[in-house]
Amino acid sequence: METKVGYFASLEQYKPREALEQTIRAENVGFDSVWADDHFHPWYHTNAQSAQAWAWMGAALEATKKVFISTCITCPVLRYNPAIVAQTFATLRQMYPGRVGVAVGAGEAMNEVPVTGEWPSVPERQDMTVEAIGVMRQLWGSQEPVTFKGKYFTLDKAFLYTKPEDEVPLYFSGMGPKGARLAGKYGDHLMTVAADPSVLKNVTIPNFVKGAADSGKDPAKMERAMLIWYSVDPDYDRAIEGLRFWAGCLVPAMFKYKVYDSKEVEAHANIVGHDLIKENYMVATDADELIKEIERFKAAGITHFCLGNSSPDVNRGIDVFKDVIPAVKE
Ligand SMILES: C[C@H](OP(=O)(O)OC[C@@H](O)[C@@H](O)[C@@H](O)CN1c2cc(O)ccc2Cc2c1[nH]c(=O)[nH]c2=O)C(=O)N[C@@H](CCC(=O)N[C@@H](CCC(=O)O)C(=O)O)C(=O)O
Ligand SMILES: CCCCCC(=O)CC
Repeated sequence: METKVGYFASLEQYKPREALEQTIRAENVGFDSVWADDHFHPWYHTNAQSAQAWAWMGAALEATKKVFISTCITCPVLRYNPAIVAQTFATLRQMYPGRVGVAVGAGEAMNEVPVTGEWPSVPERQDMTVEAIGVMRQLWGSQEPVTFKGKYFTLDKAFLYTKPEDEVPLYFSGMGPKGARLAGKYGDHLMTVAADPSVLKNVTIPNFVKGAADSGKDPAKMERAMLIWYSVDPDYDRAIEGLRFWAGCLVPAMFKYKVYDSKEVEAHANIVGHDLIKENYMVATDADELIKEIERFKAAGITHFCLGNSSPDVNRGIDVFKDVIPAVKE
């Protein structure tokens, strides 16, 4: 499968118009795809943003010509109703054929708790996500009104009047082994977050492949997409510090406990050391170093990269891909 190189235009880190300018630049540089985080509260507090992803996607699709654009990722089970997620992405894909995707996953406390007060366990949210996908697919696929009474969601003669020519490609996020298996079983493609390449190769991807086999799909035709942040700068230490905004994602407590106040996330992020940032994200002084980093994950089986630009000079972090993209697609 050909390697695809995507740009993660962060709506938590940049103002929506800045993310739009980055998107236009990324398309001109040759990125295959653009991905937007779908958040209510951000992973950092100081100078953070948190624009609504679907509103932004409409503007981004209109401002670009051909690049594929998806969320990364939308949680369709608590603050959003899955029928409305289905309607939104069907609308966008009808307007921009072939260019729209949606990635789904079991959610994060910082997006769901502030506006619903609810935070079920991981297994329950995974179960809800599977049912939500069923709701979305029924609405996308049905030529008749749909009535459905599930454990979590209900449809009563619900019909989507605005549909695309073809179904919206659905990336399913699996970070743990069970999540990856569900991604194979219920998603069109895997979405995951950067981990040790040996974990991706020996745990995440094999579980994804098993899940695809469970539902009779050919895993060779399914992408393995991964979000990873990078920072490029001639000054290596400055490049590392550029990634501070995302250091909270490296603190396991953020996933285990119900943390939803961005100031609290930031307090954890600020005590993460440079070693941990270097080990988990891509830090580079030039294109060659970035190419080497990407190759490590290609060797582990990743086929689609969603690259979050946290470089001190954002435009440098995009333009360097004029050299990186042709090299990693070879
Ligand atoms: C927590 C793991 O669950 P998993 O289903 O694998 O992954 C969850 C993620 O997909 C979501 O949190 C997702 O919403 C995060 N996310 C995101 C994900 C991604 O791949 C790329 C980009 C993004 C950006 C983004 C996200 N979310 C948003 O809302 N918005 C965004 O923009 C996991 O580890 N699962 C394990 C099982 C863990 C488990 O069950 N643990 C037990 C407790 C165990 C203990 O106490 O030690 C429990 O909680 O009961 C698995 O194997 O699946
Ligand atoms: C390990 C981090 C996963 C969550 C990423 C996220 O929500 C930021 C876009």
